[in-house]
Amino acid sequence: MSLAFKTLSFGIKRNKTKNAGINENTKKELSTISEDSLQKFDELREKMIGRVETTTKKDKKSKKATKKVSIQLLSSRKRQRDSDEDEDDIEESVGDVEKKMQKLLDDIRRANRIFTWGDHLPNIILRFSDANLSSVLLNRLTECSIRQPSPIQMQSIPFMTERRNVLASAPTGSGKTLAFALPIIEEISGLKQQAEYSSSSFSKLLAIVLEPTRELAAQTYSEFLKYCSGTSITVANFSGEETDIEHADILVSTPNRIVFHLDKIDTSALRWLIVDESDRLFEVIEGQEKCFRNQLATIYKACDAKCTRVAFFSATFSHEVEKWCKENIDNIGMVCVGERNSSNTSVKQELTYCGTEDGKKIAIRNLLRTSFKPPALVFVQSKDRAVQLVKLLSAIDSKLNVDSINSSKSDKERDETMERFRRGEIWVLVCTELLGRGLDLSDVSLVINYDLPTSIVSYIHRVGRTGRAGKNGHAVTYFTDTDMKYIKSIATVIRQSGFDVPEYLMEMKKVSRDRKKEMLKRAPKRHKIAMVKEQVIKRKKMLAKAVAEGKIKRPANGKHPR
Ligand SMILES: Nc1ncnc2c1ncn2[C@@H]1O[C@H](COP(=O)(O)OP(=O)(O)OP(=O)(O)O)[C@@H](O)[C@H]1O
Repeated sequence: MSLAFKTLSFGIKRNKTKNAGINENTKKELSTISEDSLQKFDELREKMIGRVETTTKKDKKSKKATKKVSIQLLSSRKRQRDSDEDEDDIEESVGDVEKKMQKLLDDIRRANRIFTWGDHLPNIILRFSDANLSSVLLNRLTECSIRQPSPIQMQSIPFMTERRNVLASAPTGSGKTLAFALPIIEEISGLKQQAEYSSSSFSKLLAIVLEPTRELAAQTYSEFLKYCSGTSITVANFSGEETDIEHADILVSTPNRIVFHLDKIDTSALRWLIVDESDRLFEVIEGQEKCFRNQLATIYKACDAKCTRVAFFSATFSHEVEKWCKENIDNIGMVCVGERNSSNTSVKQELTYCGTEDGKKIAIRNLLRTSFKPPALVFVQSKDRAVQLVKLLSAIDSKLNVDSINSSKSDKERDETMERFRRGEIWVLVCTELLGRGLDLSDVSLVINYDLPTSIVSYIHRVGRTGRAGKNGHAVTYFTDTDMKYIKSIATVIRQSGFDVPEYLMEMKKVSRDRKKEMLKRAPKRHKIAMVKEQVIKRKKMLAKAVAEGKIKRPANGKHPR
């Protein structure tokens, strides 16, 4: 086994300056807005207010406008200018200030790699207070040490505040949840303060948030609860029969539960339908009636109130979702932060060649024995392999607190395991694709792709479980000779994020479209990691049956070869 094993690690930074400070694990701001820019912005805004007030004093007709002077004045780039000759001077200076402000905001947008498409794009916000959030919400953000909006929040909050449909994509761990939660909470608390909404006859559902897994729904629900405290908003997580949907303002759920209970859900006043992990919820599984895409279509059709807006969020950008949105949704605003479909650059990414499946066992043993600081997530391609790897790791080190989570466990078991992992009682959590997306386990310092992910989308989400909220992380991906034919696309993503991969991997043949599809349907066949008890019993029974039927002979020593 050891002879066959050859490990090569790659991941040395190519460009030290690009990702400088990768080792200091301090929480950073997620956006780049210098104090200078903020100050300049404030000065220009003050000037702008002064100019507009002077203009409006001269124009009796537009007196009311002074009251509304705020950053929103700048939200439309194509403002109508007054042609009155007498006011040319002032108008010009208002125009100059506006231009300067626009340039400053565009520079900040560029520095934060915020790309937008659509008509009449609203400007970014530089502070949460620019979004007219209530003091309750602003205080809550401060209590949670969230000071400055992240790039996705800078752009999607104004989009949603203007009640635009949105298609948004931004790296893993960059604050997409708050990017949609804050404007929803603000809008709903505003509505509930209005008399017509606060009357009990109008307690209708106002927002639905869709998540692909129970775990993610539970996490998003907790996030809403945290930020709704101090308001009269009620949030429900549709995970059990006892959920009180009748009195919920916001409902967080997986699509299947909504579809199942659709007849009980009143969507006639729905303001927002949020499709989180949108590319996942657009996935079609041939021959499967209950695939996400069909469920989403059913829900979308049911949410047809005039006041309903839709927002799609994900860390990975799907051309299919984009095409569908352009064809089916009016007045959509699109925002993409950073390069499309790229991995999080605060995660140090390594590719480790292990030769064979046995090589992977040695590699993980070495890794966990040397530089490992818990907690870690280890991804494998199937639930059987998750159970097998737990057995192997427990045998390597009996003191290593290791467990697995996968879809074969009951809901209760899954919840308990997640809770133990969050509490730090489990150091190494072996999991399948189930935990690949969205989960914000902020202290995960290491992700190991024990089995190669079957797509770059899966790779990006898996490694994104570490390096969240501006922290640094570390991801190691093992590959064997069997994986060689699939490795190029993942190697390319790693290289694009600024990490070294050997040249020969880049020179490998491109993975064909058919092979990619095949990979998505079926991961490569691999040797077992370890025999678990049930498998040993099953094997014994099979052998006994074969001996009884005379298909094989009982060996002289009574033991069959393993
Ligand atoms: N403006 C901010 N400043 C600092 N931290 C933030 C900010 N916004 C959100 N966070 C924190 O960042 C972490 C990651 O946020 P979130 O889970 O929303 O990421 P995400 O972009 O949805 O990631 P994924 O694509 O993996 O689902 C959370 O712990 C959240 O509290």
